[in-house]
Amino acid sequence: METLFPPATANSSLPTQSSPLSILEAFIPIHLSSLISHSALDNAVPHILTFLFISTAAATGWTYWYDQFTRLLRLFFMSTAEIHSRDELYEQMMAWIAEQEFSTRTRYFVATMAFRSLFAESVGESEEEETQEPDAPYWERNRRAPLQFTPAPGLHFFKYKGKTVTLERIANHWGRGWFPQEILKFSIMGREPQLLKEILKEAREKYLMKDKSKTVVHRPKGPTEVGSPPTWARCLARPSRPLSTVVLEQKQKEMFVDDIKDYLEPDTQKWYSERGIPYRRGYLLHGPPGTGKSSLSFAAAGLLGLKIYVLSLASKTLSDSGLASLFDALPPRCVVLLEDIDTINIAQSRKPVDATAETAKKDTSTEVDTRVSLSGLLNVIDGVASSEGRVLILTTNHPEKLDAALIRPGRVDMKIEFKLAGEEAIAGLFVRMYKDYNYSTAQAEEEPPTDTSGLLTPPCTPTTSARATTSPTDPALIAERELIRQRRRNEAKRVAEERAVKEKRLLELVAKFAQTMPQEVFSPAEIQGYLLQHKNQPERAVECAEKWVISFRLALCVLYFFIFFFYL
Ligand SMILES: Nc1ncnc2c1ncn2[C@@H]1O[C@H](COP(=O)(O)OP(=O)(O)OP(=O)(O)O)[C@@H](O)[C@H]1O
Repeated sequence: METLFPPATANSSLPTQSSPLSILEAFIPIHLSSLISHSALDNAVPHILTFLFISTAAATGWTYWYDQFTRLLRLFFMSTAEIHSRDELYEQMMAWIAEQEFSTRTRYFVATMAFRSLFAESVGESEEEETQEPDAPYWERNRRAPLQFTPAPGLHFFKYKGKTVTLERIANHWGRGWFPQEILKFSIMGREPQLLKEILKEAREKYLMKDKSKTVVHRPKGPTEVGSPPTWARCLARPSRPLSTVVLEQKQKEMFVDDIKDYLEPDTQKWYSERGIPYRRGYLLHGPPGTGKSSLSFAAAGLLGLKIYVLSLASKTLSDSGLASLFDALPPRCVVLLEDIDTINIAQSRKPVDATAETAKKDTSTEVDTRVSLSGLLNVIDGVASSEGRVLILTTNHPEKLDAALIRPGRVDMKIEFKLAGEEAIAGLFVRMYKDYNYSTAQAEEEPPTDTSGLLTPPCTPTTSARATTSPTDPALIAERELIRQRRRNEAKRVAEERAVKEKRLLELVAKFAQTMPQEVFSPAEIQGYLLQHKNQPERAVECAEKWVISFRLALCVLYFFIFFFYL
């Protein structure tokens, strides 16, 4: 019987090792010889190989010449602005692009959570949360978080002030750095780049206007690629906290803010350099937890219009090199808030070995295995990246644990102690919480009553209404106006009286509350927590204060009791 595909040994015309078919088979993982007749294949293979070779060469040549052509076109006939994703401007440009009409029209786009929330370290800290109702459940807030659309990587065209602009979005671009990044290229025809600068300026201004009267907070973001250094991520922009809401001795607050203001004055840097003093300023805020150290830092940053970069040295993922790269990436003028600098390794690393061991024994419960060393921290405080108007604020709950080198003058220029709430602080917290209580009454005075009759329209206002053209000597009109004026006077008087009564009542309640609360036992954060339980009920807050103090003390006794038995 004749076999359709005879064995290899039976036919001398089968492809040998070097035949075109065997070469083709090396590229195509199918045993072609078993499928196609040998003579036909032998004839076709050289053509197929030639075709593959030519098409590959053509594709490579096209890419090369296209690149050369566009490069030359850009060089001689176009103006181009390039923005790299590691630059702060990239974020601003992307926000601007997302708002443009062409972004909504494009059919191939990248969908993300609203652009600023992309940079949030966690959903819980996203900017959108700030603008949403705080009481809404988590899933509801997530559901309402806006999406944003930007054109996908590739070439896009749009019109700006009547001119065609090309936007090229290049993803995963390997430049000179170690890690790929995204690049945006804006190009226009012509050798005058003014229009591109206008686009950049507009995007920047729009973006920054959103931050007006807000404090922009940055926190470190873990490396996006393995081995890459951590970077700063914009977490949120919250309305600036008025300094008056931080309960602290007025003198201390003023001293702190005035010192920073003076440091940031344009002439100060020159003054420092003329005297050979490193231009930097450090502050140490110390005291028990929840006494307002971070709050004061945020309020000062908001008041001075500076961005704040918050970093906890207790982070286990932070190393000396990570800390150095974070400091390298800081903008020239900003506030850097370093929290928890009493972390064991940092605080004790310069102390004698046995003393360290002794302390470590005592503090085993609170020990944190941080990878930032004291020398690493001192390097960044003193290093090149530390200059240029940066305000360094260190906070700690245990100033006694700090190495003297860390807080010597030159590194720490001012120390502010925060204490548990005394009488004044307790009263201040109460007033802050309830000063606007029944605000609607006070508002009535500021807003004049609605002019339903139209009689309050200023006489000079051009109007065609019959009333306005009526002669002011009309006795009926005069009487009516007088009546309205009288009503307004009465209303203002009533509101003022009501306000006086309210203020008196508030003062009574404040005095009662301050008497009930023990002095310097609770932190402002604890008192605030209690008052929040009675958000709109000042009377109730005063009534229940005593019970709360007793239950708090009872809970504390129980805790000590258990600790005592545990150690026995
Ligand atoms: N002095 C204060 N004046 C007004 N509010 C305060 C004060 N202290 C604490 N609070 C309130 O308590 C909360 C915690 O305050 P904050 O984070 O500033 O304390 P902290 O001293 O930095 O705490 P920690 O040492 O634990 O970091 C905030 O909501 C803040 O409003």
